[in-house]
Amino acid sequence: MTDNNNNGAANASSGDVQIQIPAAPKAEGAATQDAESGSSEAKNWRRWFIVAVDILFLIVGQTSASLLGRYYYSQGGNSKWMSTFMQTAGFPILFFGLFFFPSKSSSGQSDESPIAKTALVYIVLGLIIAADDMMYNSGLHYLPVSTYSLICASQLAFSVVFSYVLNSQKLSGLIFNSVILLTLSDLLVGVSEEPYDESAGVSRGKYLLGVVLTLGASCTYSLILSLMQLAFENVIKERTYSAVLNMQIYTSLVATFVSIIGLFASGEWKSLKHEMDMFKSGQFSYLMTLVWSSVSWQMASLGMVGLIFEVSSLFSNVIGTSAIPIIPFFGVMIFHDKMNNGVKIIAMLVSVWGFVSYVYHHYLEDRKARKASS
Ligand SMILES: Nc1nc2[nH]cnc2c(=O)[nH]1
Repeated sequence: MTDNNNNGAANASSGDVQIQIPAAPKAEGAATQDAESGSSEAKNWRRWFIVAVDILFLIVGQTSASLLGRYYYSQGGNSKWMSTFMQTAGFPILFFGLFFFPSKSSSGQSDESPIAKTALVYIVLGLIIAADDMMYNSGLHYLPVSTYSLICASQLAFSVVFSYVLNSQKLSGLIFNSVILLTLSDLLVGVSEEPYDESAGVSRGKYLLGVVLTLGASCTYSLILSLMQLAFENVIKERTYSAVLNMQIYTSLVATFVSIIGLFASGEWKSLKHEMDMFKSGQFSYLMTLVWSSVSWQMASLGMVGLIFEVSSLFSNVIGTSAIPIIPFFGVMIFHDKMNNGVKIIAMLVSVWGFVSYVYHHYLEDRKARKASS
């Protein structure tokens, strides 16, 4: 699988799995240099396997996190900063991952990352992630789900622009086809949701604020993905999977710190005890919702960062976006939402079409690169 200039290759050594990406941006098809070695087929399969696991993590994590977030609000949860906190606070569980994928940077090889620059990358990205999470949660707070989903559909368009400008992403007809279909499918999700309930009591000012924040979150999220790809290519020199874990751990650490400051500075922390006591399904359910929501967000983010590392920021966003139409189906089952004349099914089918179009683009690129290297 190749995507633009960030071509990864799985490298199996002494039983563990390492993902390799070239230190500097290379032309399309550079990953196939690996194919020159005898074990290229095995490496290729191994890499496909890791990409598949990342996709699974992103889809399962994103779907469960979204549903748990909705459950939190439906049961009486009301804190925007708590929602923001949950999106990153589960990062300590990723330290277990470092046992399986340890950093190899003490070998004295030339692939050691410059510590100061790497730390700066983690801090800057962590701050932007905190801002994005806050805008993302505020949007959901102020807007009806339908309007929110419609605005979130702009995310992929932002991603095309950022990945073209920052990551020199090559844009093919199939990619445009995929982006248009996935955006259309998200728009269909938006129109299939319940229309705005005037009685919800959100003022016009807050409604407009919600629109601006949601648009800001869509733009910022796409920027984060492209900046991460840029950082992997230019600053983080480590070529093992621990680079993915470290990126996720340290950016989450910074973002969690910011959300704790937000919780205290906004005074929202004072209402948390009351929120827990008044949670409709009980205190234990409240704690479990927070815990599993945090775990789900970590799972989703790990898949998201893994896909950026192994393929590209645009690919990562395409996978995340193509999974959005799955969420309303669970909404029908769990929250007894309406099916709305099959619009949700059409959204799902359009999304699958968009996804297949993108994967087919990769298949063609991969084949072209293999031919060129043989
Ligand atoms: N803006 C935005 N923020 C996120 N944080 C986690 N997922 C998302 C997403 O899809 N969009």
